[in-house]
Amino acid sequence: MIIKSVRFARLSVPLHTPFKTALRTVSSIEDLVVIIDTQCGKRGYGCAPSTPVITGDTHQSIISIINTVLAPQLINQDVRNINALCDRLAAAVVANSSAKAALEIALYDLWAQGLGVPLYRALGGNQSELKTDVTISVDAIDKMLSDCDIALAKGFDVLKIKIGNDLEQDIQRVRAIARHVGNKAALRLDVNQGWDAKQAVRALQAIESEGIVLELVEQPVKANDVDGLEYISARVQSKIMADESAFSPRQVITLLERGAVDIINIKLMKSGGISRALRIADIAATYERPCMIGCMLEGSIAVAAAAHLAAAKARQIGLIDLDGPALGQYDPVQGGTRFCGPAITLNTGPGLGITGIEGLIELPNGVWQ
Ligand SMILES: C[C@H](N)C(=O)N[C@H](CCC(=O)O)C(=O)O
Ligand SMILES: [Mg+2]
Repeated sequence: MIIKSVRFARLSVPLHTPFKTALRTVSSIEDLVVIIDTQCGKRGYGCAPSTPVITGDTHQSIISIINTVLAPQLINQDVRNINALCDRLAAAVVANSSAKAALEIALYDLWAQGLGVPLYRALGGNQSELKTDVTISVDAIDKMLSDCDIALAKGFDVLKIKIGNDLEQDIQRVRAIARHVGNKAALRLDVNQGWDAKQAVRALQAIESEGIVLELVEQPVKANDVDGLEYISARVQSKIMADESAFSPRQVITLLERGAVDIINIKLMKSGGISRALRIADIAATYERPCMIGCMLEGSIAVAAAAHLAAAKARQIGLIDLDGPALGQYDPVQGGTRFCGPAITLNTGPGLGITGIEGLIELPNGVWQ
């Protein structure tokens, strides 16, 4: 299966409600779709969102690095050499994790198509159903409570609460939501780097002293503040999870070696795709630490690939935050993994199982517009 070309398209899906974190606010899913065609007529799909405040990558930077550096590593190469191709991408340029992820997703889609099985099967998995949490954006308390009600009505029983833009208000938000939701849902907090270490300890000790049980607390401090994560973990009962601090296998080793966090959030857009995500899951397993599979605000092509990975590594990746498609008003992708409320049902067709995508806008000039 020889690679003939790499092309781009854009895909937009409006959200039910704006997605707000301590880092950014967006009102639609904006994916750059990467399409790899082979000489034998097979087509692989990948995609990546623009998340400059997290990865440093924009749609245009992803297109540029693929066109100038990464695609030439793949043209005329055989997809069956998937491991070597992923190593070529990793070695060709540092950083640029979203571009590598988009290409790897399309490569793994093609590789599994070549084997004639869904991607999770090709990766050695045996589980076709997953259940995701859903994100509650940081907002005024009343709005967050009504968003919780909507999520519960859709069947979600794990809520990922975004906070991190004001310490005292954050404590009030968590208190109000915990009271409102009661035992109808488990609560995860995602601070998106919004606190410093002392603030985090103060907030979490206050929350814990009220008997509020949190399933986990994600990225309380700045991405590079490993000392801060270690300081917090030593002083609170809640399990601390690294998100923005954990891009590479090397960073994950440092975090776990130092006991700075309990859990690692794996995202394809941080690891640079499936090959390094697999490596991170194995590293965490070596340290006997669990992983979450997460996503950026991205659509169902990349989220499906993450779901296949999680299904293949179900023993290591037990926590699922793959709600991107659920936050969108509709799913334009046909034939692939199905997202229905908290339920994720992996495709039975080969690879990612994609048979069509509604509303794709081709970008023939390599310009994001
Ligand atoms: C969408 C997912 N549940 C989520 O919350 N991801 C964020 C980052 C998303 C973004 O800003 O695109 C996270 O875990 O920090
Ligand atoms: Mg996060």
